[in-house]
Amino acid sequence: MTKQTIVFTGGGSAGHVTPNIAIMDELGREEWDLHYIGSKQGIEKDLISALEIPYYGISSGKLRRYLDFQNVKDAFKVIKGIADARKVLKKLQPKLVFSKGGFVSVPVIIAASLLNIPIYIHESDLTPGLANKISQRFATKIFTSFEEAASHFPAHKTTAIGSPIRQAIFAGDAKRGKALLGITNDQPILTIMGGSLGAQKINETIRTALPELTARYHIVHLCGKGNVDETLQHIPSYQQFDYVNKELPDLLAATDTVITRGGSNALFEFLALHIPMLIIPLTKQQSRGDQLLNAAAFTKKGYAHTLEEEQLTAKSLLQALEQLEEGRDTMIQRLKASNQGDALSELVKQIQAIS
Ligand SMILES: CC(=O)N[C@H]1[C@@H](OP(=O)(O)OP(=O)(O)OC[C@H]2O[C@@H](n3ccc(=O)[nH]c3=O)[C@H](O)[C@@H]2O)O[C@H](CO)[C@@H](O)[C@@H]1O
Repeated sequence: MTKQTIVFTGGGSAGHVTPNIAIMDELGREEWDLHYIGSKQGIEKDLISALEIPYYGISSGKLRRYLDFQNVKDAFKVIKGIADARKVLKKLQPKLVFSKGGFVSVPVIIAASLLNIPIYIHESDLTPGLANKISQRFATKIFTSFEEAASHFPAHKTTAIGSPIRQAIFAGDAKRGKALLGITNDQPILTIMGGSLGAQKINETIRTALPELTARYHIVHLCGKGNVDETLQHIPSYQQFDYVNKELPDLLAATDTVITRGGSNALFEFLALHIPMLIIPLTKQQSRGDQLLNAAAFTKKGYAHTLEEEQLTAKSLLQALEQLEEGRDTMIQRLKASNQGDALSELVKQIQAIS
């Protein structure tokens, strides 16, 4: 059987890469020639190169909504990126380009469109990011994680399919997770995931509240690259990791409660695993407001509580956690009652249908 070629793109943060990895894993390397186009130095480069999937770094500029000198410089980078991507795509002749968004995806989509290559895009957030807003007109099909997001795209080519979650997330084992952490007691585990890029204010607040937190929980703090504080390594019931990869499923299986940013992929993973969550979304100034909307949607459905970063102090954090634990059983019932379907298999079917 001849293999089909597919090119994935997306980057800038893990949220624009991990769903691609989930899909690539499902498609398999026996039937598909998998390739990835990303930026020259984004997180996608490390994540994809570790999988030994051919990676092509292209020139990419940040997309801005306002005009300034940097904007002109970035426009040139995007134009160069289109030329870079065109060269790669012309050589590979893929059946499909699949994009998870992020600014690096735009030149790839434009190049694919110029070469008449079918394009699928997937939007993880409640409202589209700038990259997918630009890309949607070139897309053959558009998929969204949130049902509410579909209305932002042309109805005839859009499906609210859900969030493609990597299979490995469901294969976690609580015993293995506890063994990994060296825990032998029954203390509940609170995992803090500050988004793939970390979260300085959350990290600081957690560390300030450590005496109270460790009295109640065993703390697993995923604090982002470069944010491990060696001076705190000796504190009992407190463990820090910058970023975990293959250990994540076991750690989550052992986790009782999470504190998280409002990145969509993490939220849907916790939903699928039925873990009660306290969301501290990025503010409008830090992001484009997408995390506030993701958090509000999850909170409205009873899957989470939200604590806004402007209100975040050690005291408000402890209060918010207490409230969350009081309503824990109801929240778990809501999480369990939510039937998200199997977006990963559905997406894979849609891709296979093109071959
Ligand atoms: C700063 C920024 O622009 N954030 C955006 C980015 O999220 P960002 O990449 O920060 O976060 P997401 O929650 O969407 O994705 C993080 C992914 O990384 C994984 N993970 C995380 C930590 C770790 O130690 N190990 C690990 O594997 C998570 O399981 C998840 O699959 O894309 C999301 C989806 O478009 C958006 O909602 C966010 O607003």
